[in-house]
Formats: sequence, C-alpha cells, structure tokens
Amino acid sequence: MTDITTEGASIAFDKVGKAFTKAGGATVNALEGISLDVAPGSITGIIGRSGAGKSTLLRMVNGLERPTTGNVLVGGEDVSTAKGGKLRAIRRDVGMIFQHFNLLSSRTVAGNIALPLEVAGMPSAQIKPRVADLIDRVGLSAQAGRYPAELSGGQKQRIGIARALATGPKVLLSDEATSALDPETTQTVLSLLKDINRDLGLTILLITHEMAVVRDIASHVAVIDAGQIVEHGATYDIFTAPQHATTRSFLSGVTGVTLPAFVKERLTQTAPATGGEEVIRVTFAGAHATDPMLARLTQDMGIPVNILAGAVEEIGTRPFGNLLVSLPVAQAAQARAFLEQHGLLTEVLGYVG
Ligand SMILES: Nc1ncnc2c1ncn2[C@@H]1O[C@H](COP(=O)(O)OP(=O)(O)OP(=O)(O)O)[C@@H](O)[C@H]1O
Repeated sequence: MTDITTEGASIAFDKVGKAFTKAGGATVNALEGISLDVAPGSITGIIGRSGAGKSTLLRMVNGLERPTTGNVLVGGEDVSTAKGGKLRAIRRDVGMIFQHFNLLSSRTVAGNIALPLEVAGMPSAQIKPRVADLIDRVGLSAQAGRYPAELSGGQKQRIGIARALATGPKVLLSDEATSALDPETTQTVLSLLKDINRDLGLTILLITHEMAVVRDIASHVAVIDAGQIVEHGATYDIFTAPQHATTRSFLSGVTGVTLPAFVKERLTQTAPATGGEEVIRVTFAGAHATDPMLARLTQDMGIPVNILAGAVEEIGTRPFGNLLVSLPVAQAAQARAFLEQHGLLTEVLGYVG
C-alpha cells in the first residue's frame, strides 16, 4: 500500500461576517462576528437550525464563499483574500463531503475517486495505485468497478470520503454528510471518519443539525444561532453544562431526555400556590455519573423523587447522565442544594400542579 498520510491544519475564523444582497436589494446578515479557532487534528461540529448560517461558514473554509468582513485562515493562510494559484493550493488542502454525495453517475467508484487526481494532473500510472489504496481504506474494494446507482447511500458516502481524501488534504469539511442516511449507516460512516481522523491526523469540520452526531464524533462544538456563535467549547462540557437556550433545545432532542407529553402539557413557569411538584433536569458528569444520588435524596433526606425520563450516555469514554425528575415544591430547593453540593448540575424546567 502506498502511504496516504497527512496532518491536520488549523482553521481560524477571525471576526467573520457575511451579508448577502437578495433580489430587490434587501440585505441578509447571514453571519456576524464569528470568531472560532479549530485546532489541528480535532473534529469540530458546528450545529445550528436551518438558516443559521452553517453552510455559509463551512463554504468559507475552501473559498466557495468570501466573508464580507473578517478573515478565514487555514493553516495560517488567508483563504478570504487568496486568488489564483494560492487559492488553488489552499483548496487542495481542503476536501469536502456532501449530504447528497455529489458523485458522477457516469463514472465507476474508481473513476469518481480518480477525478480530483486527474484534475490535479497526476500521471495515470500513479493514479491507479493511489485510487486502489483509497478504495481499500473506505472498504469498497469489491465495488471498485460498479456505478453509484448500484450502491447504497452508505457506500456512496464512502466514495465521497475517498474522493475527498484523494489529494491528501489537511482539512475535511463535512456538509451534513450523514443526514440522508439511516441511523445504522450513519454510525458506520461516523466511525470511518473517526478512523480517518485518528490515522491521518487531518482536521475535520462538520456541520449538522443533530446533536447525536456531535456527541458521537466531535471533540469540540460550536452552536450557531441566527448567524452568531452562541456557545462553543469541548463537547463534553457543552453536553454536561449547556449555557444557552438554543444549546439546551438541541440537547433536549437527544434520545432519552425529553419530558413525557403528559408532563410537558401541564408544565407551568410559576409554582402553584400550594403543593405541586418542581420539574428539574439533573446532569451527572465525570466521576459523579454513576453515583446513586437520587436514592440518597430519598433515603437520607426523605424527599420522594419521581423519575420522568433519563439516559446515561458517553462522550468518548466519559459517561454522563441526564435525568428529568419531579419532587415536591416545598422540598425542591433543599434537594437541589444537596445535589449541587455533590457535584451534580440542576436546572429548573417548570412546575406541575
Ligand atoms: N447566495 C445567497 N443569497 C442570499 N441569501 C443567502 C445566500 N446563501 C445563504 N443565504 C441566506 O443566509 C442565511 C444562512 O444560510 P445558510 O445556508 O448558511 O444556513 P444553514 O444553517 O446552512 O441552513 P440549512 O441547514 O438549511 O442548510 C439564510 O438566511 C439564507 O437564506
């Protein structure tokens, strides 16, 4: 096997803004004041709702979009002002994969992967072994001569990944690469991306609207809302102690931590005049993830706790748990203080009468 090695480049967004002028002359501020440093060799997720500005941000990294204000640097080189040969050189360092794969239907698996090498002017004697290596890396050796229409979505995305790696990039951009795939195939594609990141050391920047994708692959995450980064940091920290309402709302979509409908419908933001239950989210992180704190709340302090929903999950190999519970309003402050003293995080979600 020839050596397909690379190393990751840093990506830096420095006070980036982007305004689009729509037909009719109105201006849309798609991005405002974006500053973000992506470490070489990291996998960073950018999560946001539809229209938040994710694609615009991603497309700036390979110069498909230029910022209106600020700069974007890849490995210290300014993409935002690069032109001609310099821009082409930066683009060779940045591969990209897409939600709908963007493959040529008239070319075989091998032909699709060879394309960027042909465009780069590599002699065909060198292209052949290089393509064979790439096909092997993504596990498609048996399908090399087949056409995209004959392959599954997961296999098509593997071709997309091999094609993106062909020129030995230092950065891989992923534009919702698993959004069109079923959950099982999503997992196989995410683990391929993790292997590639580990083996080749290249930096991966991905955009997604699914927190589960961030949890399963990203070491770092930035949450983007209406063109601004509202929160960013290590994935574990963001999952265990989210600060912004948008982040919390994305997290509530991750399996196991949504309120059951019968509670959600009755939830109020003010406590009932008498009685009632306070509904809280309890987050267990790190060393406390497996402590039996709720049992102690009942046994030691005599506070009855209703478990409404919950899950223990892992980020990397670090466990964290999220539980939604209700307990009597009269004892809730005492219970929260007890849990906080023992290193758990609590958040009041509302009240039920
Ligand atoms: N070429 C363009 N001309 C005008 N407006 C644009 C253009 N490209 C993007 N926009 C606007 O910029 C904003 C951000 O769009 P962008 O595609 O980056 O969001 P997104 O988070 O990637 O959304 P989605 O997840 O739906 O793809 C939107 O309001 C969009 O309508």
